[in-house]
Amino acid sequence: MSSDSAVVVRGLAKSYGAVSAVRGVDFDIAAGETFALLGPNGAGKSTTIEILEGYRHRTAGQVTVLGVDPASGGTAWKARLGIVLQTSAEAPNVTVREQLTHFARFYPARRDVDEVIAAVGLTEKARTRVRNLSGGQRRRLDVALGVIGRPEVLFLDEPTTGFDPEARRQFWELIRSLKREGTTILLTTHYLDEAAQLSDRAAVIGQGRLIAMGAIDELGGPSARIPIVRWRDASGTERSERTENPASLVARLAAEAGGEPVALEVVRPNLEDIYFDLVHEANEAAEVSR
Ligand SMILES: Nc1ncnc2c1ncn2[C@@H]1O[C@H](COP(=O)(O)OP(=O)(O)OP(=O)(O)O)[C@@H](O)[C@H]1O
Repeated sequence: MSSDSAVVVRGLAKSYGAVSAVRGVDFDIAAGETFALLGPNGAGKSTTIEILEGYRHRTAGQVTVLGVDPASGGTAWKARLGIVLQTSAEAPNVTVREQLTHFARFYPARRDVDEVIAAVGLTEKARTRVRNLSGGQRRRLDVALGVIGRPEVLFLDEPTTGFDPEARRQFWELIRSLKREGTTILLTTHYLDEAAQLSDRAAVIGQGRLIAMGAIDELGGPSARIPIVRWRDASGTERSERTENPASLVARLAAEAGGEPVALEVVRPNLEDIYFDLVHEANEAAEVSR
């Protein structure tokens, strides 16, 4: 186990009765790294993250967060973590500022409450009772509560669900500033553009198993990134070819067509395309082995 890893996960497994939610997962997150855990609904992401937070007990495997086993982490360890769970547990009758001021007291290295309120775009709602916030505004408060203690490790479980596009961009800026301060971040999200924007590395998990892991611009390997050229041939049939040298292929097609090929497109697979390929391949492999 590397000593500069903030999070170490080895052979992690979790069953809920007959349901095997996590089936032997291994990964490390280096200090200061942003790591995205991606996967379809029910893949085991929240289960994994909640075990790391100390909210769930594992069935098997070894886990450390900041060198501590979450199953036995005490108050001092918890004060070094920031947690944004999928479900929020705010007090409905207090105001945004009251709630943050209350929670800030638990943390020795707390941030300034008004700065955090501004960073999540809730300044105009600082005196509003939590029950009167919209869904997206509550989610922003969840994020504010997660960062108020200046955590060394921040867990974000689908943090931007319900955010409007501007709030999501604002959240990205907040995360980038936390990264610059050296915060280690574990993020789950179904927004693959968000994962691509924020993460250094990502793991794709499906049916409780790791399908792929790597740097965000290397996930799936080089073959997953080969550009696709699409066009219609002389008979009007849709054609496509994957090639490392799209310019040469386009030049050849143009020469053959005696001009611009019909419906020509050069597509470079993005993270979402690569993710779909990985998940479909894993599903097919699982079907075959059944
Ligand atoms: N408390 C529980 N009791 C029984 N089964 C559970 C429990 N929590 C989760 N599961 C099951 O474990 C599996 C993994 O769930 P988990 O919530 O970890 O998935 P996820 O990847 O976070 O999904 P999502 O993207 O929908 O949040 C699912 O099949 C789910 O039904």
